Amino acid sequence: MGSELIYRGSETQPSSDSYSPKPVKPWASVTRTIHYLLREQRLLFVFVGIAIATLIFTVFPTSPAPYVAPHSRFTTLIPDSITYFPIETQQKFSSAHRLGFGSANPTSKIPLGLKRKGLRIVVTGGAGFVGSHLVDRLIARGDSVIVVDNFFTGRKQNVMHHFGNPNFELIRHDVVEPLLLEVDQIYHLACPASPVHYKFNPVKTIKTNVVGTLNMLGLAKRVGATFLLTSTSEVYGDPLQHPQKETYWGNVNPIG
Ligand SMILES: O=C(O)[C@H]1O[C@H](OP(=O)(O)OP(=O)(O)OC[C@H]2O[C@@H](n3ccc(=O)[nH]c3=O)[C@H](O)[C@@H]2O)[C@H](O)[C@@H](O)[C@@H]1O
Repeated sequence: MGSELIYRGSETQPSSDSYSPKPVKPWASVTRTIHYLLREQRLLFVFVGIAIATLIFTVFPTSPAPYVAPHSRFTTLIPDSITYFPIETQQKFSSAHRLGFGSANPTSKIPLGLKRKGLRIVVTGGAGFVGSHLVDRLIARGDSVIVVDNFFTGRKQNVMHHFGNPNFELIRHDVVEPLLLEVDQIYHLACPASPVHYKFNPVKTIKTNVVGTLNMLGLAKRVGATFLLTSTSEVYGDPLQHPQKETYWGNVNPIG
């Protein structure tokens, strides 16, 4: 048996010189792909798919319009597709005119077919004068807003038109105490603003400004949020004009 195997092994073998591999065609994969596409009208189906997608993105160009508060002081054009209120409320406000800053469709800069990602934002002092207007604007833009306020000077009435909106939360909290929230942006407005209020308890005012701001900066650092701190025109020195006009910049140019 062994000798048989040895014998067969010594039979004439094809010499390595006679082997010649097939020549490699450089465009083989490309031509194969083209042939694949041309067969069975596949290319036609691709074009039809593109045409349908283009039609859909043209008819529905942007994401659904965001919630607009009915009593928002920065009124924006309220879309018919509003879903947070009963039909009669929608009809009541659907003819509202746009008066405030910003465009009727704040998502208009988003590329076709892409939905703008709403941000999670905390507004400290959001129940105050400036803060509540900011909250209206952010909600109208489609963001989720958490108002943190101790109601020292702010009022619940300033934000109560957002109650029931899933994009809105109100927390009674003093920023002097730490607070952990998962947010993308922090607007820090919590502070007694007018002299009669900040002189009421100067030590508490300093605590709010220093400890409160440190707490909010710590939160920003911890969750990687961007931070906006509102300050006072006092930082520009004693004004030479009173009341100050928008064109008066004091001792410093606030825009650099
Ligand atoms: O500087 C201005 O031009 C404006 O200043 C204030 O507006 P604002 O800065 O929004 O001050 P507040 O309305 O008093 O709002 C401050 C908010 O911070 C809150 N706050 C204050 C102190 C504190 O320790 N924690 C806290 O959450 C208050 O409750 C309030 O909601 C006046 O109310 C406006 O009339 C004025 O036009």
